[in-house]
Amino acid sequence: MNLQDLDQNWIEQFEKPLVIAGPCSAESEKQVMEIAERMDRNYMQVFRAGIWKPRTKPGSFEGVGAIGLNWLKKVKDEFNMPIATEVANASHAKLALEFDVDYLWIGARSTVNPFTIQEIAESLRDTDKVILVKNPVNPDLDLWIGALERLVAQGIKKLGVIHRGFSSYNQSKYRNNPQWQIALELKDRFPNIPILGDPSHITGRRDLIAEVAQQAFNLEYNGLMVEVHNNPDGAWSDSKQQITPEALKDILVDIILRKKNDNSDDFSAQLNRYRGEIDELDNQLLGLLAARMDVAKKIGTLKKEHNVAIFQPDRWNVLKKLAIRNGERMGLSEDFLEHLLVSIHKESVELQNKIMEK
Ligand SMILES: C=C(O[C@@H]1C=C(C(=O)O)C=C[C@H]1O)C(=O)O
Repeated sequence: MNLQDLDQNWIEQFEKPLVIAGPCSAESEKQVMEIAERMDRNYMQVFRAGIWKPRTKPGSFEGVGAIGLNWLKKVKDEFNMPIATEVANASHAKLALEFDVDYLWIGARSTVNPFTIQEIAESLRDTDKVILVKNPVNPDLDLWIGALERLVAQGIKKLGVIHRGFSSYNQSKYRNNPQWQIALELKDRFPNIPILGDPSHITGRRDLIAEVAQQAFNLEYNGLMVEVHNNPDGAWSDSKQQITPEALKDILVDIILRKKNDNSDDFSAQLNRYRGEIDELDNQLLGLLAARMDVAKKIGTLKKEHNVAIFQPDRWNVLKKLAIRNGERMGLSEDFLEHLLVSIHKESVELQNKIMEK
């Protein structure tokens, strides 16, 4: 069995998008039961709670431990609701299986470590539980895929991924930068693997959860994992990103689901017209890029004849600044312009390098 062949029936049983919700951390039996009771089962099908919490610094609340599994089990029995928790090592995984946890997820801090993943995968060998793998903390798609491959190699067939965003040193409005393109590349390569968005961890703040949840569905995600709490401000961990079960329901009621396509003549005709325009513009763009590279090659030849260095930081910085200013005036984003120019410059330098080698 390999990743491409996984059959993903497990998610198709849900008529609506799968929503896994519950507190960041289980705090007491009473808290767990109250949250589960307040969750509308038409919108939130699976109950989650963290039992073992890997925290950035020691000294903060690190989870109630195995005792919390009894509370999850009680939710499962009393509300007839599937349950989910995070496992971060082989003994967590074994305990979760003993308590008949239905969905086990592997956190971002575990996905980064192939040793940890291998150990967890072996302890889950041949399980028919659903295993969900969060993206690694750093934007490394291969680590994410590698974790899935290790699980498949142990005979685990019900797999999914959770996109919780990536750590970044730069401040942004989000706690974890979504870098949607990484999750989309995974979706593109393995369209059969269900993907859930995790707006709680992407945003880190409750006021942005609705917009990120909608973005996930704009990209045709299969569902969400969202943290809900009976008393968000008083939560023992990640309180800023907790919302009440009722607030999550309001968000889910307003979500617009996007379909794969629309077969109406009207839509197809307009789409085809626009796509024709894009094809034409792409041709022009490529022609211009090729012409620009031809000039760079001439500059390379000239530099070679005069023994001048290829990289010219002064020229490059002025050119980049000017182009970003002009591009922004035309409505293009700074981030996009930066990436585009860096990529053009890289190619230009490489072409001149080849000329120097000759
Ligand atoms: C083309 C040149 O060489 C390099 C490539 C540049 C570019 O492609 O615009 C700019 C500066 C140099 O680092 C040049 O010196 O102008």
